[in-house]
Amino acid sequence: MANDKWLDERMGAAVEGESSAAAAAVEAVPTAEPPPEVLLPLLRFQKEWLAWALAQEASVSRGGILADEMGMGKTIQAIALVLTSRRLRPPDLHSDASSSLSLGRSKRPVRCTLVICPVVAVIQWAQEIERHTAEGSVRVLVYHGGKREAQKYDFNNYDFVITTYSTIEADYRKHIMPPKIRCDYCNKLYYPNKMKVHLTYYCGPGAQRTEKQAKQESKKRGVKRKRKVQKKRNGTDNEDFEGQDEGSVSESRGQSPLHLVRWERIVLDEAHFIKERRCNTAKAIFALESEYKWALSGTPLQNRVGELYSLIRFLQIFPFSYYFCKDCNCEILDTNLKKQCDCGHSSVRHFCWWNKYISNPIQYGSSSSEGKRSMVLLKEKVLKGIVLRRTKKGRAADLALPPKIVTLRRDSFDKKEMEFYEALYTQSCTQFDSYVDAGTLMNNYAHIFDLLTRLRQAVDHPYLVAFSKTAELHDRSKTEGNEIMKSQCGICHNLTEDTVVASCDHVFCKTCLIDYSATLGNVSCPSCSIPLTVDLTTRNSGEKVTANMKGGKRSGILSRLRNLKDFQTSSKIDALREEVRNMVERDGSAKGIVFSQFTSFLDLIEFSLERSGIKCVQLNGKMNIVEKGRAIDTFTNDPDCRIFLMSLKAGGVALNLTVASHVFLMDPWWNPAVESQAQDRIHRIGQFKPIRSTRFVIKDTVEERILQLQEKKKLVFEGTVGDSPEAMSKLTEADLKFLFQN
Ligand SMILES: Nc1ncnc2c1ncn2[C@@H]1O[C@H](COP(=O)(O)OP(=O)(O)OP(=O)(O)O)[C@@H](O)[C@H]1O
Repeated sequence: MANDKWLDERMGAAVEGESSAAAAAVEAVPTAEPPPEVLLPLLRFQKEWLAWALAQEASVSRGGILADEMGMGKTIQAIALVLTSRRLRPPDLHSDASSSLSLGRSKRPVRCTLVICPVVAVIQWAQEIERHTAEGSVRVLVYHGGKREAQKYDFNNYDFVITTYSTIEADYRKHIMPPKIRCDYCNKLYYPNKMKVHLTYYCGPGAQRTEKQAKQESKKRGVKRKRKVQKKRNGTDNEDFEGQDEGSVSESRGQSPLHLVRWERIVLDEAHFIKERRCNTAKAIFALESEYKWALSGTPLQNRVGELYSLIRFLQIFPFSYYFCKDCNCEILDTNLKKQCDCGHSSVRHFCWWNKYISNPIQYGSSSSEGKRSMVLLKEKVLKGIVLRRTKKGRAADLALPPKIVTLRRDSFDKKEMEFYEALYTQSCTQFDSYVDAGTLMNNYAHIFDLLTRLRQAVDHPYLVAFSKTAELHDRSKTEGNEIMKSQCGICHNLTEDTVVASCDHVFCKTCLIDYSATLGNVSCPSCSIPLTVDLTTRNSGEKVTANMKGGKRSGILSRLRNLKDFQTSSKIDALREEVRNMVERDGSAKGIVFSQFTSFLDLIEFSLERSGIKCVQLNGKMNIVEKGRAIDTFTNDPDCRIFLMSLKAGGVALNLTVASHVFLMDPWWNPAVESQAQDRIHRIGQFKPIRSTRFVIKDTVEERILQLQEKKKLVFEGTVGDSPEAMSKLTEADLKFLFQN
């Protein structure tokens, strides 16, 4: 019975509205004590984690997902696990275990935990270790920056190696993926294995073929491949299959120091960063090896259930992340069947457990009950054994956090704004209808997304549309080449943050692109509609171009306004100013964080607030790790600095900003988890003031529809990772299909 309660707790049953009876049940949950070198006294639920995590590491799962709500101390819990395990498992035991588990792989085992986190969290991880562990008891290496490889570190000399998602991805790209080559005919970049297909069918002399011929060719290739499989089965041909995936070459080409060793443990902080399983960051992380694996995230599911697969795949949980052969007993982990499965049966004879039992029934099931059955399977069978989630409400007694008041502030446009918005809306509707009439709606998702972005910007401030860079850049690019265009994200229309370049040469913020494709599924480029392939190799040039845009932050949109004296605010800015005034009136020392998805809007807000004598500091994705640290420092330590203007993408996760007690969310995002992450930068352990979070929307605009979509996504989260089975029943079949699209 006690065990059942423990399981319930692990799945977050003791969450929303935990009764005193349930609280009593918590007493039965086992706890473990951290070693003396952890100086911070752990709270009860943190000790429960420790007991659970040690048991998980000793089980077949060898890890799991810690999905506690934001701000409950996942970092210190992970640190406590590492240090406890260091005490419990002497080095020789570890090396025995690693050799028995290394499955014949040749990677050198290292007794060290690799922590992978967003750039903004690196300093915080290092500080948490420094502050809360005995001096000199823990050895930490921050593996980041241009000279990292030249240092030739021996990771065995450290307890923690802290690095970032972008470092892992960059190392993987540099060392493991083959370099792209340029097509002589169209001048575009392709991976070598894709180039052959490109030249055969779409470019150069080969492009003369008709579609029919191309199909016949492809059929023949199928026959050839079958013959190869047969030969391989007979042992007469040892060649690899054609068209192998880039990831598959890792074993032979890998020189990335992080990929060359077998870690004792990998901890993914803000693990939802790999929610898009096909992105290079996810691939780079899947290519790492370790004994134990942990994913930390307060929001492991953001848009759709399919995103959980990335975490399951990272954890390598059997059988959920495996492929099975219909004709024999083989089972393989990687999706790259062509290279790795040597059972001889064709790749189409293999099926992925996740797709068969979870993803496909939800997406293509003939009835909603089929989809719901899969949801139950997901919750009860897949997640129950590997996820531990506690909420602030459920653990209120342990945490003793001050209250959090969330308000949705609905304002109206003034007459001028309304006219501007309506004109844009009518124009957008005409375009939308033309897609419907032509029957090309589904092919124009990208353009529709673009139209929606414009509308959302118009709601914030008409300047964002009227003085957007698009028109200006278009003119300038005629004379200056396409370089300038490269600095504007094709999705959010701001200067790019963490630039990525698509094969069609359009550029985007990396996070915009991931969210965009996660929201819409497999998509075409928002700027030109050709199928979207992202070329991360050209990121550096993107960065350079961004840097060349003189004074990107301040001179951005403000530099395009002819006369700053004529600057006009907007209803949203006015509403914010009123809220900031109220904040200061209530508490003379209060500070607030303002989040927006549009950095140009942050510029307008900054100008407007500073004009009223309110000192602000800004953090956005164009800043490097030092600049970000400096901005956080100013906000934390300068009592006059009242407002932190933060790009939702760059500052919405991982930061501890309990010095502030107010959050202002200027524009709703499609995904409610992103907003929760942002709000919880201040509602966390260490906060002593009551928290106020204000979400701004303008009535009768697209923002109200976004709120409706958010409600649906919240239900999906509650029905899976959270604990609200009835949440699922509120969604229609159409909702499910839309939300769960892979
Ligand atoms: N037992 C404790 N006693 C005092 N402070 C604690 C304790 N545990 C954690 N904290 C503090 O709580 C704050 C929030 O912790 P942390 O950043 O690890 O939260 P988190 O769950 O990782 O949040 P997020 O998901 O937003 O990254 C930190 O300042 C940390 O030092």
